[in-house]
Amino acid sequence: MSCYIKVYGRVRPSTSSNQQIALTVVDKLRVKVEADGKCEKLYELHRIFAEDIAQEDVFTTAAKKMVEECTEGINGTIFAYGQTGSGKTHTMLGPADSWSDPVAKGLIPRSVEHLFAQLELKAQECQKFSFKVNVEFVELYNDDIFDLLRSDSNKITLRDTGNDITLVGAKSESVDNSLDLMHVVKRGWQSRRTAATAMNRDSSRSHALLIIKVCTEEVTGSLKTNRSSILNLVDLAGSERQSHTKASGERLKEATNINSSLTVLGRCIRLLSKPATAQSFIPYRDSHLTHILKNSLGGNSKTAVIVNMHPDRSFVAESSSTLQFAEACTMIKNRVLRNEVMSGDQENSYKKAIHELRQEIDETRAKAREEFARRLEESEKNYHQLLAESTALKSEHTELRFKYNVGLVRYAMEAHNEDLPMFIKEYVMASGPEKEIIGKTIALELDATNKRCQLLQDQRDELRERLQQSLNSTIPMQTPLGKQRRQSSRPQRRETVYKHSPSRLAELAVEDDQLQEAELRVATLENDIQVIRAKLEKVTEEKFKAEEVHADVISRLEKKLADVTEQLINSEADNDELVSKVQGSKSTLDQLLTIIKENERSIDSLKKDRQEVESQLVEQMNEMEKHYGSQIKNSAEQISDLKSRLDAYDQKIEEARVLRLRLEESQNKEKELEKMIENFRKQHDDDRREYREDIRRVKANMEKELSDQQKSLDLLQNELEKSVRTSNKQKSEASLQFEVKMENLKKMFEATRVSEIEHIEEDLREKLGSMWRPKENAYEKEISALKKKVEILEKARSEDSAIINNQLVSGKEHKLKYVDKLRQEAVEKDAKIETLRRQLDALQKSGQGEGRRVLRSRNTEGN
Ligand SMILES: Nc1ncnc2c1ncn2[C@@H]1O[C@H](COP(=O)(O)OP(=O)(O)OP(=O)(O)O)[C@@H](O)[C@H]1O
Repeated sequence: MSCYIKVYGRVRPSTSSNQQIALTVVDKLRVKVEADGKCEKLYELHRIFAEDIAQEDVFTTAAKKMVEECTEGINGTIFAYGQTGSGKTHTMLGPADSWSDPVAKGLIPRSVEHLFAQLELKAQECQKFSFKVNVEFVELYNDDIFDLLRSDSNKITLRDTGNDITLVGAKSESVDNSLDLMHVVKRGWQSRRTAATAMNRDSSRSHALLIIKVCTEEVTGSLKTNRSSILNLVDLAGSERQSHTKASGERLKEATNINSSLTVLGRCIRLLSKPATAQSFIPYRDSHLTHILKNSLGGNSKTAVIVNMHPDRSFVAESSSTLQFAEACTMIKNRVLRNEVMSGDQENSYKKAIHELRQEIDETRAKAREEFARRLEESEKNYHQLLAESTALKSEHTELRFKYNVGLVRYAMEAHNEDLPMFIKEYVMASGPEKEIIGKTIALELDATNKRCQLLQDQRDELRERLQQSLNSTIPMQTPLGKQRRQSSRPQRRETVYKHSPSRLAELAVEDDQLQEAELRVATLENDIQVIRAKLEKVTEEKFKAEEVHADVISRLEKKLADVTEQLINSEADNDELVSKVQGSKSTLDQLLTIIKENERSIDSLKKDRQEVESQLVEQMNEMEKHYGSQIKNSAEQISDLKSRLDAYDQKIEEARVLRLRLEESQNKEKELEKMIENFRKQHDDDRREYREDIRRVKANMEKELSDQQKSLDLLQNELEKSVRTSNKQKSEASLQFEVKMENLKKMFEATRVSEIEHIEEDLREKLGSMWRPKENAYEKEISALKKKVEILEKARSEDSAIINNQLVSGKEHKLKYVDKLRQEAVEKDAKIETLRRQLDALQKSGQGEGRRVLRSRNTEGN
């Protein structure tokens, strides 16, 4: 698994006023640097911790997961980078003496506590889980490595095995709990080199590296899983330029070294941040710092970098370079592997793992397929639904439009206004201000129609009035009363004309003609009026009807217009809705399309992944088959070989055990024998003492006897010659006897020696033949032989004593001489016994080799 280095920025609280601040936290991801009040630059990291962030939050974001993964066999590294006084130590450890403060303590105490909490939790969850934690603590000072856990200032060397980098000579302390580990850290931290600089009162002059090694063992059924990981927690020395520290002398040398190691670190990071193809050689070995951190930078480790910054304007250059360093770090990819070894029924465990992996792949594939099918189905469903909705809306819209058009046509037909439908049509089609204008035109048109109606009504009324007037003027002639009056007035007038004058009569005749003419005209008029009235009535009726129709049409049209307007509004709304729906559906469709595309892409990538995984799996399987097949074969052979060797070892062990038992037994017996010999020696000494006492007593007795005999010497003087003769005879007999005895003794001694040698030879042969044989038999035999010899010698000595006594009894001077001689012989015999005893002691001590040597010497003696 490859993963990018996580880079977090932390801005410490300012030490100056607001105007002096050049670094502003924009949001959780971005920080802004103002170089000279105008030029601004934004930097984006994985997370920016503002000055008021709690230590707990820093730990949770940057370290918690990594610590947890450490218990799973994944290496982790966290290091704090930044200029002096920017808060690296504050971040890693917390303020001085705050390690047990739940709020102020830094990342190291929190990580240590969390690590053990996790391990103990695992131990509780899994019965067969055990762990081992070891800690090393070193500092890199002037590019030398020193052990912070050892009082002597021995330098440490690095061993690079390619995969691992080990510190040769570093003290590794085993710890059982977080408290112990923190004690170790505390002890080491006190030895770290710090000094006051122009920028920090308590400035770290070295890079401190705390290495926590975690090994776990988990047994599940027949499968044993061993995991190991390393957690590196690094507090780097300040990254500022030398000029800023105002250092000189030793401080300057330190700063130069710090700078050179950090320069190499920067160089490595710059190279690592380039694309893999552009990466040439990474100069890890140019400094101890990068060499130790090799795995953390592009290697097998999850890494987090916390860059610490000072927000003040005076440090803006340092902050900018720190952020550039941070940006480069974000580009680095590490290749993380789980450090895990599975054992037990290895072949089965691999088969099981492969089976599980296959199952996992199948499951993932099935899930992906299901998910894709589900999403596809869903999107298809949505698409069809939207399509149906859109079609329904379209048809509704068409229907409405159709109805509206029908209404417009009807209205146009009924209103005899050819322009109106056009307007309405336009009105319907138009939008915005145009629609308003057309609406106004329609209103004016309607107004004009109303006015025309009004005009028609007015005309009708005028006509009615005129008719009424004309009626009024014609009614007297037409009414029966008028007729009567006219008829009655006619004769009267005629009578009057007849009575009056002929001119009058002529006038009357003219008048009468005129009247007839007028009557004719009236009749015509009446006729006309009748026609007109009928026409009028018809027209009125028609007008009423037309009015009614018109009103009806108008009301209907108004209603329709209202309906249409409403419908229009509705359709507009619907249209809008439809448009929005269409847009929505479009966007949904777009979304769906993008989802589908994404799905397709993810399926493609899944397919690729699957293919990759499958090919990897196949490769792995092939490799495993190749590697493990031969390995398994080899290991099977090795196992059988080992088994046979183990059996042989078992046998040997059994033999050795038996031998050891025998040895123990023989040692016990030896001890017993030694005791016995000691006792024997004591006894012998006692015996010797007794013997000497006896001799002394005998001597005293003899002396007493001698004195007694001296007394009786005179008495015996006569007998002396006789006795001298006798004694001479006895002497010769005694010496003969002594010689015989000595010969016997010698023979016996020789026989004893031969048998002893034989015994020893036999014993040694036995020992040589069977590699081991209880010594006690030989010793017992030796001792019994020696005992016998001692008995013989003692017997001989007692015999000698008896002879001496006899000789003493038999002759004074001669006896005395003889006694002296015998005494001398006895002393010689004692000496011989002593020599033999010494030899015996030497034999006991020297064992087999000595035995051989004694055997040889005796053989040569014998020869
Ligand atoms: N986030 C913070 N909140 C409060 N105080 C801080 C913070 N960061 C740093 N400080 C304070 O600033 C001072 C310097 O911090 P610290 O010693 O951690 O710096 P440093 O980067 O380790 O310096 P050096 O490289 O010289 O060791 C300390 O007194 C520390 O308490």
